Amino acid sequence: MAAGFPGVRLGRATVRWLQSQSSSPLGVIGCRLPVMPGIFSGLPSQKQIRLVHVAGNQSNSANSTVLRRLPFATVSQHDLEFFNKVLPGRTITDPDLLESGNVDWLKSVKGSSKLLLRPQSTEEVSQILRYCNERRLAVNPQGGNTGLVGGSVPVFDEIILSTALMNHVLSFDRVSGILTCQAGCVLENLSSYLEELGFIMPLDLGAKGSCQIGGNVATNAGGLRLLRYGSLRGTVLGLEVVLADGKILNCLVGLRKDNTGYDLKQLFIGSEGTLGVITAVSILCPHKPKSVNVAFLGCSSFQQLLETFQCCRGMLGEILSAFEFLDSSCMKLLETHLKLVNPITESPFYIVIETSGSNEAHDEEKLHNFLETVMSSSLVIDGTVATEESKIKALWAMRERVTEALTHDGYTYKYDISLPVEKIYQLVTDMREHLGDRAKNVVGYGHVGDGNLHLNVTSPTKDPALLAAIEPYVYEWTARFRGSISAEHGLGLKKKNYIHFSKPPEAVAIMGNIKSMLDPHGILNPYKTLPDYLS
Ligand SMILES: O=C(O)CC[C@@H](O)C(=O)O
Ligand SMILES: [Zn+2]
Repeated sequence: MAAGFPGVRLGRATVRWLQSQSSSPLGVIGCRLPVMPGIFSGLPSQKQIRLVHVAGNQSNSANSTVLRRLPFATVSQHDLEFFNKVLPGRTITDPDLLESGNVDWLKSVKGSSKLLLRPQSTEEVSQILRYCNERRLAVNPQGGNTGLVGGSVPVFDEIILSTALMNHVLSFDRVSGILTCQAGCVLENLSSYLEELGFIMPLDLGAKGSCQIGGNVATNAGGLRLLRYGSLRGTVLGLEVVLADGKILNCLVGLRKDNTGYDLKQLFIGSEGTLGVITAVSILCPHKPKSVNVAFLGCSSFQQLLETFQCCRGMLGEILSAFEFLDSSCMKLLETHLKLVNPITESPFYIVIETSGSNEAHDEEKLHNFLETVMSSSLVIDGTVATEESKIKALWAMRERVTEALTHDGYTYKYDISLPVEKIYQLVTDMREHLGDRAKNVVGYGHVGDGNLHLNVTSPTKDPALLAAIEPYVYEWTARFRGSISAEHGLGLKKKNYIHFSKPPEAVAIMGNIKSMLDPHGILNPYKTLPDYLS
């Protein structure tokens, strides 16, 4: 047991504590996150990445394929003059300023764009795209650049269209809880804005300090609150999108119900900027919960973790807002690389449970009863509960900073898999066995409540032989159980050629047709999402 951690231990002491503290204000959620830096400085110089690891369309095996630049036009002096006129002072060609937009957060892919445009309005985005479409200039829409699949940076010399300056809240309706804002609003800023008004955003991510709502919607980001508030496909009520030819599609309605025709906004949610540039979003925001508790628990097996989950759903019901896990290998990385202290006894698995409700006494009683049950039935070995904001933050860090810890462990191969929940950890065990000592670490963590595993494999350096051992094994394994090879991160550049493992050819063909219809010249985020033969 780690001494001095500022949580509250479970067992009898917890019972006493919960009774005696029932009137004390509990911590609030919404400002607990370590911020993933979205912008890097001092990056090591890297060659333009032309070799990407993708599966050959025929073989499905991991191999290095040269991705060829499609025959788009290149930016001319005349083009620069046009953009300078439309965006005076916001047409960036300085290589130092372009550096961060060309490299992804993981520093795993790098483009060589020579031009970064920073529009402030939908009209400006429309003028840019109309021009680029006529000139056949490729465009890479970019939000906070926190994506993990190489979808947010150019591959070659695509023009980077940054939404960073489109960062205004347009309206907020306190009766309906509908927020309408520009695409470049940073998620954390929206959260702070709403919290002042007694509301929260329906999504929360480790990258909240850098990621932008437009990028969140374009990638259909999931995150930590999905279990409670559902996916963006439900909470996004309306979108404004600029199409490849510059046409503005204003579907920015704020209606809970709207069955008039096809729900076009759904096409753009999760399309990774390949069908249009999202410029504004209407989103339904829940009331800020009055009472928040976080429990950090240890289990001795994944089976016990699953039983704890079942019990948790039954006993906490409507107040359960997150059920996340990490394995002991993740814990070791947190301890080694980030010097975090495990707040409880060393265990094979750790769970983060969050409750959010409107009645402190009621929530505490429910949580207490649940904890008593799982402790007394030995489903849980040890645990701690936090209610104050700083302590809640510290417990959440154990889950949210795993991604950051992994970046210090070497080159990381990342997989974001949806499976029937009882299967999720078997993939980690099988992968460990399959790779033997070829990998440095094979770790599993993620969103149990959503059946979403983050499987990460580290290696001291980039290792093509290791990659060939992981892929397509990981995708075949996933397909065997009818899982998804991209639960919440998207396909981007890195996963696009594996789409067939999760979608039938008929579905992929329809996606290709939709792309051709909306972006006939293929200028929007080329080389992403759809397999090579449809680019
Ligand atoms: O780094 C990853 O693999 C997962 C990142 C993110 O989706 C998370 O849930 O922490
Ligand atoms: Zn995740």
